[in-house]
Amino acid sequence: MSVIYDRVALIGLGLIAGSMGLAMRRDGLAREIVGTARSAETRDVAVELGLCDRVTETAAEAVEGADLVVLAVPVGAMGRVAQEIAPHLKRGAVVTDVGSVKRAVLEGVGPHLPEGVHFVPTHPMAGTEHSGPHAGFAELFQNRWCLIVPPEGADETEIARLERFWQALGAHTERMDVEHHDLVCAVVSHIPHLIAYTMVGVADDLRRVSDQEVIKFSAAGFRDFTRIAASDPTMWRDVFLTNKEATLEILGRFTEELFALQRAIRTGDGDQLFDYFTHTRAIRRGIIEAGQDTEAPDFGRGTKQK
Ligand SMILES: NC(=O)c1ccc[n+]([C@@H]2O[C@H](COP(=O)([O-])OP(=O)(O)OC[C@H]3O[C@@H](n4cnc5c(N)ncnc54)[C@H](O)[C@@H]3O)[C@@H](O)[C@H]2O)c1
Ligand SMILES: O=C(O)C(=O)C[C@]1(C(=O)O)C=C[C@@H](O)C=C1
Repeated sequence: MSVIYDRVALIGLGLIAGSMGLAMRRDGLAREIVGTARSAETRDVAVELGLCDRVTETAAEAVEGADLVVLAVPVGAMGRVAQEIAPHLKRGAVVTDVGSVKRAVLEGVGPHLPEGVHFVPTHPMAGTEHSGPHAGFAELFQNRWCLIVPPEGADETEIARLERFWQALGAHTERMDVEHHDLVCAVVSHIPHLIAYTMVGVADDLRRVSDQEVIKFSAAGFRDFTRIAASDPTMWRDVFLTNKEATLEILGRFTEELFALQRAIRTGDGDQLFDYFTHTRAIRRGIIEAGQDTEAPDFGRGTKQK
């Protein structure tokens, strides 16, 4: 593949940025990748693992002369990082982010960026429960979706170039409006994580999780819950703090359904339970028949299994 951006700056060197760096280097998508992270240890590991070509101590230094700047820090830190790098951005540079929430990033980052810099937020729908520089792997985005959320008036040429870049990393891309993005992600990602955190918390409350036998004999469903509930606490705290409206809306609907099922169990309404489960099974089968199950293969790093 050929070079898409001459110099790329990765701000934050964890799972997502690390995976981008490895995939970019594998396929020669950038002439130079500069990385930065707050701790010297992370920066050293990043160079050792080949996530980038060189590192800098500060984000301000990393973005000097960069054609693409990728903000890959927790959503709650994006605004502060944008403020720090703003005076150092090259005119014509593209700034993107990989945050799990988009309204908060648009509002937190956009106002800091100077005239002549293009801002195009993106969100790869790919990840694992692992974080930090060791967690990255080049195949993470293979056959996964990356949502592109351009602000109104964003430069079409630069949006298309960034789409080409994500496609070169292995992803399918789809453009989405910011409100729709945050609602869709609340349904397919944020509330499922909250449910997993809660379920593991409940089991722990009953002193079942720490019992090795229960873990050993637990079916795949609960084991998947414990995997998801091991995800990074800072990242997920920020997701819920910044996607309040959509997550509360979906959580409200979820609890209504849960109460309806609770009532059916209490009153012994087998028909209601049967009909509900039949309906949800049809949804899953419909997804598979439509060929929409783009689940990436498990690369042995704990990606979600069905
Ligand atoms: N993990 C996932 O499954 C996943 C998937 C898609 C998108 N995302 C999003 O990608 C972004 C990065 O997630 P990740 O999984 O790579 O996280 P990570 O924890 O693996 O890496 C985050 C990086 O940001 C740095 N960082 C943390 N707090 C910071 C702060 N206050 N200021 C500056 N740097 C800071 C960390 O040191 C680390 O280098 C997040 O916004 C997250 O919402 C994550
Ligand atoms: O596969 C996982 O472990 C993930 O949690 C990845 C996942 C998801 O919920 O699907 C998590 C957060 C994101 O913003 C995007 C993807």
